[in-house]
Amino acid sequence: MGHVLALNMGSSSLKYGLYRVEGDTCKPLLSDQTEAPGAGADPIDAIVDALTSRGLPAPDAVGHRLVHGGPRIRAHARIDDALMAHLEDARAFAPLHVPAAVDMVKRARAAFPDAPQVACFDTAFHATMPAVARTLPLPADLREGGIERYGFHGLSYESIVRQLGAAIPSRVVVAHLGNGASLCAVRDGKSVDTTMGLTPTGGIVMGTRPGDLDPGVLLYLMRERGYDARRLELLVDRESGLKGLSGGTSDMRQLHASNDPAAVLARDVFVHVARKHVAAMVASLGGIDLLVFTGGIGENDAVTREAIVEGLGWMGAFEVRVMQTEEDEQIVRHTWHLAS
Ligand SMILES: Nc1ncnc2c1ncn2[C@@H]1O[C@H](COP(=O)(O)OP(=O)(O)O)[C@@H](O)[C@H]1O
Ligand SMILES: CC(=O)OP(=O)(O)O
Ligand SMILES: [Mg+2]
Repeated sequence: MGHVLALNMGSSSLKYGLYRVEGDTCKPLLSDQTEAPGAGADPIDAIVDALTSRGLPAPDAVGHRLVHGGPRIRAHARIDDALMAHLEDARAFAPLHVPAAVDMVKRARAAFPDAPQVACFDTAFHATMPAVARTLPLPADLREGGIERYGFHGLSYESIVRQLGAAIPSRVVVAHLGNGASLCAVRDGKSVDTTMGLTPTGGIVMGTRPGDLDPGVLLYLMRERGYDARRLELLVDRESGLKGLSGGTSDMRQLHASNDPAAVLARDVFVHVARKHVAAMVASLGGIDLLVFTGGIGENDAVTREAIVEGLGWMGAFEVRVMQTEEDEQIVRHTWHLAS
């Protein structure tokens, strides 16, 4: 038996929880979230205060969600100085997520020096993708440099596969629809295709990210509008998607509450693109037995779910389920396994 602290740094929020692990069960003793902290803030202090004020024990191990491990790290692992160096290299692959998470690892190592720390990678679940799904159509020297489809939300997909257990059907499409959103084609419990690519900016429409764009759009902006890398990054990580379309919020609840034409267009484009990519995942699987919705929108927004499914009747009969993502429990299980 032991206590594990899970730290899940998303694009817009820091989720954290202290869990008691005993055998295969992990029970939350504290589970909370804050807005993603700005530069210089120390969320670890607040977490330590939250633990001590509730009389909860210090963690025996700390697990971190790392969105990207770069080309060389594709499996969950104990954190040591060598792994920290690889994580520094991975920053550029997911600038919206990795720098903040690496800072978190450093602060947690300082705050809990005796607790082993484990990095859990969103890319790990997708290590099983075949070459045709992984390969981006670029010249060999670039592909050899690690430019390929990695895929993300792997901890969420792992948690769905774990919950489905031995009864998991052969052909499952999982739609993780949160602030970040992606789809995964799961055959016999393993990832065989996914919508995100080299970075979590690609794929379907998200809260503030556009998903797949014609690469010519970026060239056009560079050539004709003088955009440089920093300006493009701001555009594709923070100003696009639902936020860019609506001209205001990225929050799906607020979009439903509005009948402003821009908000309606944002919802409609989200549904259209998600539905189109479900069909792409079905093509990669050669059919579908089960469609799972998860993530903040997937779990709570019946209107969006029904709109996506409504246009898929031509695919024939398949089951649709809503399941809770258990990213944090997944971090805890890996951390306890690798630390003990
Ligand atoms: N009841 C609801 N109806 C519609 N959308 C919802 C509802 N609850 C949450 N959401 C949406 O879920 C999204 C956040 O998803 P979540 O998975 O919590 O985000 P994150 O990727 O930051 O973890 C937001 O767009 C939010 O508006
Ligand atoms: C990978 C990703 O997009 O993560 P999040 O949904 O937490 O932003
Ligand atoms: Mg998320």
